[in-house]
Amino acid sequence: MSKAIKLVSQSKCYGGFQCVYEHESSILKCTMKFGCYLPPQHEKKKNLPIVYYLSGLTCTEQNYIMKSGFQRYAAKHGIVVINPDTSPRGFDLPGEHESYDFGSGAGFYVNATEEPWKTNYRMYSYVTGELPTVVASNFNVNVGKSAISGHSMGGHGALIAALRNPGKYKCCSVFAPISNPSECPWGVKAFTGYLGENKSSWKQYDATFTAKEYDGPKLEILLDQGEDDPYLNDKQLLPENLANACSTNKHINLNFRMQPGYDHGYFFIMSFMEDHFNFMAKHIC
Ligand SMILES: N[C@@H](CCC(=O)N[C@@H](CSC=O)C(=O)NCC(=O)O)C(=O)O
Repeated sequence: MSKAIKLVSQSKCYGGFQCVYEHESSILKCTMKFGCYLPPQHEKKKNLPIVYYLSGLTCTEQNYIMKSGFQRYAAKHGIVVINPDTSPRGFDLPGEHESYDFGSGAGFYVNATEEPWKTNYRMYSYVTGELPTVVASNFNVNVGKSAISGHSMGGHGALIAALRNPGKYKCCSVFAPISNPSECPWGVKAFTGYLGENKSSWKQYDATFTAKEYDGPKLEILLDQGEDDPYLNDKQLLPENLANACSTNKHINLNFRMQPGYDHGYFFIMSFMEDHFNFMAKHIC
């Protein structure tokens, strides 16, 4: 596996640098971009903590960089923040670009087993395996101090990454995550396409199922959900199912906060970003 990365852009931000890098992914078999915020402490300090952030449907690495305002809090706490793209890029598989909730921009953080997706759509292994190795080889980070965060489809990705890899991420912060994908229209469409009709193979990628089985070190999860989120009313998110599963597992502490008046967008995310960085900093700084 090549660990080489190439700088695509760099802008000074809160005393640090908001960068975008690209690299050749051997897992996805394509060139991938990821955002990398290097806080001011990066110049002098080694072993910085890391936050991974996974975005939602239709996003590239740019949405979080441009809309969330996270850099202010990453600079304050001295955290390196890595945010990958949401799917493999550069292909033209049949139907890949036809809908916003499947194919490009909608990799769903699973390893596909179905044709024609299974060769490239392996975002679970990319996010939890290849990307952390690339990051560890290129930046002054302490991989033992990692947290994972995400929004919507990316909240689902963050939850399954944390729940399936006990101890790898010290905590998990999620905004309006797709919490029980096997039971919602977005998840059923994606899992049928990427994983096939056999629902037993879906469970490993469903936070509500994996939360019941988790028995690693105590996992702290902060979940914010807007009460006026249209996708909550459409039953795409189902956070109450995750909350029920976590309530039966003494190895998980879920802080589930309903936020009156907020919807699903980045104004909601930016409103609680400081809380999420304070929460993650407690576990990794
Ligand atoms: N129908 C919409 C759906 C796109 C959308 O709302 N995407 C969200 C994530 S939803 C779950 O993963 C998002 O983060 N959008 C990017 C943004 O900058 O707001 C559409 O395609 O219009």
